[in-house]
Amino acid sequence: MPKLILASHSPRRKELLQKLQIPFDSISSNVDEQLADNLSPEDAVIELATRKASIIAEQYKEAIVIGADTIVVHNGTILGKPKDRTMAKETLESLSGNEHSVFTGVTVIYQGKHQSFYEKTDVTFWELTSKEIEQYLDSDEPYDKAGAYGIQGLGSLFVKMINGDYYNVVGLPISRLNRFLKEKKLI
Ligand SMILES: Cc1cn([C@H]2C[C@H](O)[C@@H](COP(=O)(O)OP(=O)(O)OP(=O)(O)O)O2)c(=O)[nH]c1=O
Repeated sequence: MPKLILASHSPRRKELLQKLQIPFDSISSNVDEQLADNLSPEDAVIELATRKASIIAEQYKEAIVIGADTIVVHNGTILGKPKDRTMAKETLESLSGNEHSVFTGVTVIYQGKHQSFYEKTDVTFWELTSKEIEQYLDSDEPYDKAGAYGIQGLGSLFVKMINGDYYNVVGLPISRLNRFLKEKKLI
């Protein structure tokens, strides 16, 4: 079997990919995450997942390379990782008491061929108090995560309801990816 590479520095994605029980390397790529304004969420996550996978695939031409990207979408606005505390606060205030969608795009590159899919999960937050938000902003959790929260951590306390794959919110829709790789006879 060709070498499997996860084009990511995310410890969460690494942990999830380990569920396949196949050896892989995880190699991070620095990509420009700037997007054109008019992209749909689906196209945006696939575009970024493809950029991440492409950089690594150019260096490891024999490998199967997997890239992923996660965004939060609320009221038609794409919310990536917050740049600072103010932005994280604004994001959490907008998500409070509302439903948003989490999109993760995945691109797999093998022998120059790009294949992608995306998964969407809807998440509803309880109404959050300003104290809850401020306490959360004091932790280091919001700052490296799309939508300024981590469902797997203290952010779990904000979640009233979820519809879709939980692991898609954490950053890698592992059950869909497993099926996808098997269907394409890549694993
Ligand atoms: C909504 C949400 C996001 N996230 C994370 C998943 C992603 O790692 C991150 C979004 O940023 P991404 O740009 O998708 O990924 P990344 O920079 O962390 O890693 P990579 O090296 O693969 O580019 O937000 C959670 O961990 N929990 C959550 O509940």
